[in-house]
Amino acid sequence: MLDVDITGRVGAMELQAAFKSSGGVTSLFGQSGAGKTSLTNMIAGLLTPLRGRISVNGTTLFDAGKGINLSVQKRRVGHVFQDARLFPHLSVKANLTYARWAGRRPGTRDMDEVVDLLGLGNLLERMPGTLSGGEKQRVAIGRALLSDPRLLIMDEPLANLDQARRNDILPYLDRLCVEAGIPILYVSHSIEEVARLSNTLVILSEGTTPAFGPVADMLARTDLGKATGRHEAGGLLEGKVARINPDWGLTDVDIGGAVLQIPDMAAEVGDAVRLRIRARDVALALYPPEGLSIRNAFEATISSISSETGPYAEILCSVQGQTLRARITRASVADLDLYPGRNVTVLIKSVAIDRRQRTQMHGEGAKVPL
Ligand SMILES: Nc1ncnc2c1ncn2[C@@H]1O[C@H](COP(=O)(O)OP(=O)(O)OP(=O)(O)O)[C@@H](O)[C@H]1O
Repeated sequence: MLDVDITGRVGAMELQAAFKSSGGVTSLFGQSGAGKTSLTNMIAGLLTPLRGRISVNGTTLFDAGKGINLSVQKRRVGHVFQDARLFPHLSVKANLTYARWAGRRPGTRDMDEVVDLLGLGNLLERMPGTLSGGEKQRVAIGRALLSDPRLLIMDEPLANLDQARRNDILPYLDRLCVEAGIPILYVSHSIEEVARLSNTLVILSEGTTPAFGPVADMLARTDLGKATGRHEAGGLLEGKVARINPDWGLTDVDIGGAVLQIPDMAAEVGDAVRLRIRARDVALALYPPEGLSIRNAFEATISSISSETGPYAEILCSVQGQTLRARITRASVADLDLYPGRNVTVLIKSVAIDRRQRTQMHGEGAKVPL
């Protein structure tokens, strides 16, 4: 449980942040300059808020009213930065051992477990200078975990990596987020990462936190377009793998009665999965279409239509009790006479759901890469 309610100042910016999260992965999402790093620095004890309180799993790290302000060491917050910041003169193993020594206490996490979790086994004798960016970040995460933190902050750990390296490390992050057993605060301005990894999403915009809540609910909010970015907006659908069609390279996912076909998913029948469907990849029709290449067509009910000006409308549809987001032109809304409560058919191109948009989950809230 992470409970933050603080006011602070960084340069000219006033930071006013208040959110609660019940554990797992909490993502702090906002554009550049929104105050993400400043807020994490206040949680870690590197900056001091003017007012308020911060607690993790019932332990108060900061409470201005009660005069509590734990030192960085006593807060036990593991911090992974954009650049890995490894000790360059120490091997990977020595970097990990050092962290273990620095944070040593009874119950410290097992080194082998961390090495296995992050796939570091064949890197242990290497020097940081010989590692790729993604490998360095995995070592940095391992080092932070071995310091036995009560909270792990990851501040845009993929920001300095190219897309190929990001794709390499994301599966490890997926596993980490499931298995770490400690709350994680994940800072990002990538909606894809946030949708894939988080349980709770906190929006940070111009130094304030206008909204926070379960990630699926937050991604369905059309009033947060400015903060979450319109182009990449989308909703989450959760379901179970129902069938694998190797001949066509397609996987059927049951989303509560309806079947969604997506390309080639390395999953087993029965696996739980989370899919992010971008609003711009969803079309609406008044009737089930015929003679169309789009394979996914579902009955849905419109729950809301955004009333903004401009060429596009954001439409939320209820599909088998889950919320899907569609972006179509306002002209189409008028032509089709769409309104909340109207039944429609939603159309999703299978190819729109690429690898980066999907996660396999094991158990409640647990996520493993595909
Ligand atoms: N030491 C400082 N002195 C003055 N202003 C600062 C300082 N650190 C940050 N700021 C300002 O505070 C604001 C928030 O910065 P912060 O680094 O927290 O944002 P961010 O959301 O992490 O951005 P990014 O995604 O670009 O890292 C920015 O306007 C920044 O210029």
